[in-house]
Amino acid sequence: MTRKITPKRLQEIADEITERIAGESERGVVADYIPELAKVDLNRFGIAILPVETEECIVAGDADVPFSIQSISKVFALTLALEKVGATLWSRVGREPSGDPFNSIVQLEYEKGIPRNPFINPGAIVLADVLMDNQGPDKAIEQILGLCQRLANDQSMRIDGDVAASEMKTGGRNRALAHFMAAEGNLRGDVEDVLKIYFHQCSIAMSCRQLAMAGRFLASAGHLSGGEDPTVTPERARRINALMMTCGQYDASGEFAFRIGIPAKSGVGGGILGIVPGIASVVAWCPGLDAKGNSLLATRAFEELVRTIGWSVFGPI
Ligand SMILES: NC(=O)CC[C@H](N)C(=O)O
Repeated sequence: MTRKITPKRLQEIADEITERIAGESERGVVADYIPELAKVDLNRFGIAILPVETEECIVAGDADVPFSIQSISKVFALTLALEKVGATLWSRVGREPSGDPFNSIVQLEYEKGIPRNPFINPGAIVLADVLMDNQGPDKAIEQILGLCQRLANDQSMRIDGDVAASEMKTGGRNRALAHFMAAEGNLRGDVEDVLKIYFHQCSIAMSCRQLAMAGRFLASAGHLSGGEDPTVTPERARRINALMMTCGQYDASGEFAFRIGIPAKSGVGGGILGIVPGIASVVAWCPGLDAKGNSLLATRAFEELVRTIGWSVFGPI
């Protein structure tokens, strides 16, 4: 896949997609199990495309409006956890798709408190526990936010305190997952402290433009622009991409690979970060979700984009 395309053409495509999405009447449903997320306007849509070789981000629609990145934060938490403990991480969390919803409890009992992968909720709760070790929750939260700020080269991004409070209050399922893993010996820190990290990382607010920038290291074999030190090795970037491809959309990961064919990570805030290895990072955001908790129209936007340009890791379209 070596399809290069001019910024002008990319802009036209982004504008066309934005216009088409605006005309869609079926827009999915907001994640109302987190009450603060239910307040977001279903008509929002933004897209940002950031080619690896330029500083120029192609944007359309609400690409500069911050939204709750939710589970997309698991990509950054995984990057930090791997940096901290390396391959030993894999004794506490697996690398297989779960085929179950992101907050499912049932599989965790069969598999003795070892989550299938780092992108379902229990997997990310283990990552939070790893990050908390030796430093406590507040430092770990700072570290995750700090990585996002550094990658996006933007110190202005913040955690949305109202979303975090909303998650703390209504996070019964996540509490159940965390306590079960603690009972199985796969959570070492205090459960409420671990969940504090998890809820706060999910509540980081970023715009499509900021998130495309923050995710670009995965499209460029771990390298940052401007000659800074690489964030991760090329091998690690490839492996994070592999996990995004196989597990990034939970029990719709197979369908996403089938329809779109690039590594991607979704969040219940309606965002999707997609990686076109060697070519670009792309973010689309539209708050309404489908039945599996992935943005209905951001997925559609990705489908149109890759179909128009031929960006699939599985071969030309
Ligand atoms: N898929 C998601 O984005 C889920 C994240 C959300 N904070 C939760 O724990 O339920």
